[in-house]
Order: sequence, then structure tokens, then C-alpha cells
Amino acid sequence: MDPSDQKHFSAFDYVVFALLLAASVGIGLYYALSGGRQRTTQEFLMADRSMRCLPVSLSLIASFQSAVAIIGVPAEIYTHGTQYWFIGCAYILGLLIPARVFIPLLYRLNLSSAYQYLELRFSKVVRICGTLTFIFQMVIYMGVCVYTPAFALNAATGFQLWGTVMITGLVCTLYTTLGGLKAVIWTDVFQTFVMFAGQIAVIIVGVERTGGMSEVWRKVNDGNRLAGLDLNLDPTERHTFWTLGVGGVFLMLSLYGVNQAQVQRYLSARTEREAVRSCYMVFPSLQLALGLSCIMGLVMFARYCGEDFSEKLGSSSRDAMVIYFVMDMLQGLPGLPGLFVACLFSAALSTISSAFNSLATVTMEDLIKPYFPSMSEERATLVSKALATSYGLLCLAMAYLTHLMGDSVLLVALKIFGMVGGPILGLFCLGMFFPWANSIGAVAGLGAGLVGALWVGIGSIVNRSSGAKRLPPSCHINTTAAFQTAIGNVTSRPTWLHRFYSLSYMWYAGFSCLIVILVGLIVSFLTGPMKEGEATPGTVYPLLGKLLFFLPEHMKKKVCCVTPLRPAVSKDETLHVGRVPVLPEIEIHLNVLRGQI
Ligand SMILES: O=C(O)CCCC[C@@H]1SC[C@@H]2NC(=O)N[C@@H]21
Ligand code: NA
Repeated sequence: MDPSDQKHFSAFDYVVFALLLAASVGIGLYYALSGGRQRTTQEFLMADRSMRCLPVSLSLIASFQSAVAIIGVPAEIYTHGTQYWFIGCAYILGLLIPARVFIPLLYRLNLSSAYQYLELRFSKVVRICGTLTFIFQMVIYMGVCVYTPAFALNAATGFQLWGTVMITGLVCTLYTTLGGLKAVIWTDVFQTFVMFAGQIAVIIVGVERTGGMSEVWRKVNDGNRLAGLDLNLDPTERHTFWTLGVGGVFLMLSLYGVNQAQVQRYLSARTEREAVRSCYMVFPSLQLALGLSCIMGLVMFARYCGEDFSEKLGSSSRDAMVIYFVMDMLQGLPGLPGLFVACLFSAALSTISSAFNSLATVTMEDLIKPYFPSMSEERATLVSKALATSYGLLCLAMAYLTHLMGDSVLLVALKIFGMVGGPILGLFCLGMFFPWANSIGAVAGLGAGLVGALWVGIGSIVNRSSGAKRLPPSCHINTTAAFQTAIGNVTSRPTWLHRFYSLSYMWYAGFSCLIVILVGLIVSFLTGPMKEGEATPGTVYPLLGKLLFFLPEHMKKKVCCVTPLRPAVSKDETLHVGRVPVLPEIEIHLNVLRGQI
């Protein structure tokens, strides 16, 4: 980007950006000095399990809606059209199944970490494998989230790159370490509003400066950017209704069903019903977030379709173009460029703080506490804060690694969720829906799923075979010409391995999840499957029992798992147990003694 083209900030913009950071740190300080002053892990990591559904639902959205989506989705729409918008269809099942299956089952086990479930259902080894896989996934994802806003700003405005990365990382580490999960959730709430405000401002100004809605609509139509329903069944086709609407469900389940960051928010709700309601409330806001970023991509296309960006942006990718577009639109409107930068960093901070906090939680609950049972509360809280800080510093290092990845940031994030989140989803599904699965099967399944996912993921990067056909940036596309370029790419019959590497990354989650379940079941049956009723009560969901509802009771008993879920724990009962959460294993035996199961 040559300096003449770089857009600059007015002093007022810097003020708006600084206010955002100050507000976030302020909320962190408030929760460090109020309430229980973050003296117990129950408060620091679980917000005292006192949260209501509205803040939890806004925090659920903020956790996986970062600068990657704010920048990556408009760039995707500009380059490939609105096909990606169909991922919204995956939000229906992607939130209904967590609300009806995962939350009730996990909430009633009164866990602190999602991976405690794996020990209850399988063994400590499986729990540790799940925890380490989660840590691997979130550390890489955090790197992408810190790097994205800083890189894009640097490319479009010359903003100091690594200085911004450092500021983001340090501010985030500060308020997460100070205020714990309460601060993370309430800053998420504040940052979600800033995120929506920034996007809406850009869209309003962008439409007005591109000649109004009708003009935008006409250009988008002529530019063939409005994608219809593509029912092509080819799994190597990057974005179709099936890869987004069905493959996307597995992606959503891996995030909103079993990812620690989200499970921790469900468990921080004061009752199971609040947790389920917070999951339903995610749906409209997630659709709004998706819609805003897609519309931003369309407005950007209408504004620039004639121009080619190669000379302007030089080597930097389409992602930087979004910032260039925003700065171009908001130039001369003091405070608005600052608002959008605040929007970008709100999206980044709310995701990174959730990642820090969930990483500290699982490290403490799954990797430290089981080996130091006699550790005192204040020491455990201190260690948790030290973990949050150390993960903060680790994430800055990961940001540099992202620097080397080169792909579009949205692609990188979705591939990470598919390649690593998919196998974890498979592990939980194996445990919840298949009572015969045993620990050996679980570990073998997880290993096979990760190998399969990493093979196809890394293979596609090495072979550059996931490159999709870009629509030409011209405003008026006659479909035949576009069709010719598309056909032109087909070379000789691709080998099966080439086709394997060309699998759409939207299928990675589903593909790896199914591998884990298949291999897990096969190994379980080979090594002596578990019997019905052997599994810890409350850790198996009677899926087959519900699917085979038409069978008579004795037949269902023969087939398998009809054990009902544990009864919902009402508010007062939890209070009765006393706020100090008994270790789930002990609590379950207590319940058995009480005849509750
Ligand atoms: O924004 C990010 O940091 C990650 C990219 C989007 C992640 C997935 S896509 C489906 C779901 N909808 C969201 O807004 N985030 C998740
Ligand atoms: Na976010």
C-alpha cells in the first residue's frame, strides 16, 4: 500500500479507541474490587454460577465472533458472493441440539470444566487428551484473533502492527486476570454493542456514499454476487448449501455444544433454564451479526466492483481491503473511523478474553487440581491468574505464527475449528450417545479423528487445492464468460488423493467427528464394550431410545440406553448442597445414596 493511499486517523478517533480500552479495563477493575473480589476459583472461573441469560447470551456470541468475522466475512462476500450467508441455516440445529441435549446433560453434572465429563464417562486419560486438544485448538485460534485486527489496520492505515498486537494482548490479559469470568462476560456484553454499532455505521455511510440502496442492489445484481441455492452435492465444492448448512452444523456443535469457552458460560448461569434460554437467545443475534457482515461485503462490492485492488493493496490480501473500504467510507467523519477500530478490537478482545479465561479454567480444573487436591483456594486462584497471564503472552507468540499462514483469516479460523474442534465434538458424541464406548475406544477414536483431520487440512494447504474460483471483480459479469473461466480450470481427471485434499473445509468438522465415532465404536467393541448402566449415571443421553420411540419398552431395553437423564437440579437443591460444589464424582454418589438417580 503506497503511503499516499493510506488513510489516517484524527485525534478524536484515537480518543474513541482509547475509551474502549479504558472501559474494558474499568470493568475488569470493578469486578476485581467488588463482590467476592475474585478470591475463589468459583468466582474467578465460574462467576459464582450467578449469571442471568442476557449477559450470558451476549457473551456466547462475542466469544466466537471476532475481528476474523468482521473482516473475513465481507472479504468472502466481495470475492465469492453471498453463498457463505447460508451458514445461517446451520445456526438452527447448531443451537437447538446444544440447548436440548448438551446443556441439560452437562449442567446437571455440575461441572466446572467440560472435560470433567470425559473422566466421568470414560477415564482420567480421556479427560487429559480432551483438555490438551482443546488447549491446542484455542491457543492457535487466539493467535489468529490477536493478529487479524492489527495486520488489517497496518495494511490499510499504516497503524503500528506489533505495537497494536502488544496493546491488545496486554489490555486483555489485564482485565481478564483482574476480574475473572464476571469481567470477561460483562466486557463481552459492552464489546458486542460496540461491534454491532461499528458495523451498522459503516453500512449506513457506505450505502449513502455508493449512491443509495437501489444503486447498491443494481450493482450487486449485475455483478452476479447474489448466490442462489446451490444444491450441488460435490463435497469438494467449497461453499454449497450442504457444506454450509449441514457441514456448518458440526462446526456450530463443536463451538456451542462442547467448546469449554461456551460450556463455561452455560455453567455460569444461575439455573439450567437460564442456560438453555441464553443458548436460544444467541440465535437472533448471531443471524444479525452474520447479516451485517454479509451486507457490508455487498456494499463494499458495489463501491469498488470496477476497480482492481492489486496495485492499491499490494501484496496484502483481500482482508486488508475491508479496512481500506471502511477508512475510505468514514474519512472526514470524525470519530467514526475510531468507532470502527473500536468495533474491530472489541470483537478481538471479547474473543481473546474468553479464550484466556477458558484456557486458565481447564488448565486449573483438569491439569492441576486433580494432582494437588490439597491446594488452598487462594493459592488455586493465584495460580489461575498466573495462568491467564501466561496464556496471554503465549498468544502474542501465536500471533506471529499466524503471520506466516498467509490464507484468508476466516479460512484459517474455520479450518482450525474443523480440524481440531471436530474430533473433540466426536469424543463427546461418542460418550453421550453410545453407551458401549469405552476409554480405549475414546482415545483411539480421538487419535484417528485428529490424524484424519490434520491429514486433509494440511494436505489441502500443501496442495493449495482448496483454492476456490474467484468471481472476476468487474461490475457487469455475463455469466457465459464467468462460466468459461470456471470450466477452464478443470485439468485432467484428479486422483482420489487430490480429491480428498480438495474436500471443502466446511466438512472437516463433520468428517473428523464421524471418524472419531466410527473408530471409537470399533475399538470399543474389539476391546470389550461397556454394558448399559455401567456408565456413570447421567453421562449418557438416551439418543437411540428417543429415535426408536416407536419400539415397545422391552425391545428398547434390549437395544440399548434408555436410562433417563438425571432430573433437573432445581435452584434450592443446589443451594441445599451448599455453594461449595462437591466434586461431581462424589456428588453423584451422594445423589445415588439419596436415591435421586
Ligand atoms: O469470528 C471468528 O473469530 C471465527 C469465525 C466464525 C466462527 C464461526 S462461523 C459460525 C459461527 N458464527 C459465528 O459468528 N462464529 C461461529
Ligand atoms: Na469476539
